[in-house]
Amino acid sequence: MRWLSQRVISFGHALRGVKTLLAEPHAQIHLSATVVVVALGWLVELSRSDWQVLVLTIAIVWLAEGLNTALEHLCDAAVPDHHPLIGKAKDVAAASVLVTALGAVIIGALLFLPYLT
Ligand SMILES: Nc1ncnc2c1ncn2[C@@H]1O[C@H](COP(=O)(O)OP(=O)(O)OP(=O)(O)O)[C@@H](O)[C@H]1O
Repeated sequence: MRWLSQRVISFGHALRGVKTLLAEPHAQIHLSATVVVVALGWLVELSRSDWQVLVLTIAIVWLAEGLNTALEHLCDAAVPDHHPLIGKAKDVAAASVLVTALGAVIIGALLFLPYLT
């Protein structure tokens, strides 16, 4: 029973993390894009395998954004002052979001074009 209540508490921490993440302007852009592509996928009736690719792609972008946000908070707490290595760490984390987002745009085009042409 104690094990189960601990898991429920941990789940609550994760939900608090979702709330913190969604307060970030970039995450709100990802949320809008997620809603749009899921609605479009439903409209064009994506195949099961295309949904699998779409869901995985969306999850990877959210993973990158979540880790980027976590790293930003960690950096700000660990080194409140300006530091070149903190700058590099934040830039690289931001680059990972950019790369996954660009990849998602390409995958989105490859997935949806056959349904729209
Ligand atoms: N403590 C720091 N030391 C050195 N450079 C920093 C520091 N904090 C931020 N920077 C530089 O400023 C850039 C922007 O940092 P910031 O934390 O504002 O992230 P952001 O992605 O632009 O903003 P946000 O995600 O909060 O909307 C970083 O990528 C980094 O180049």
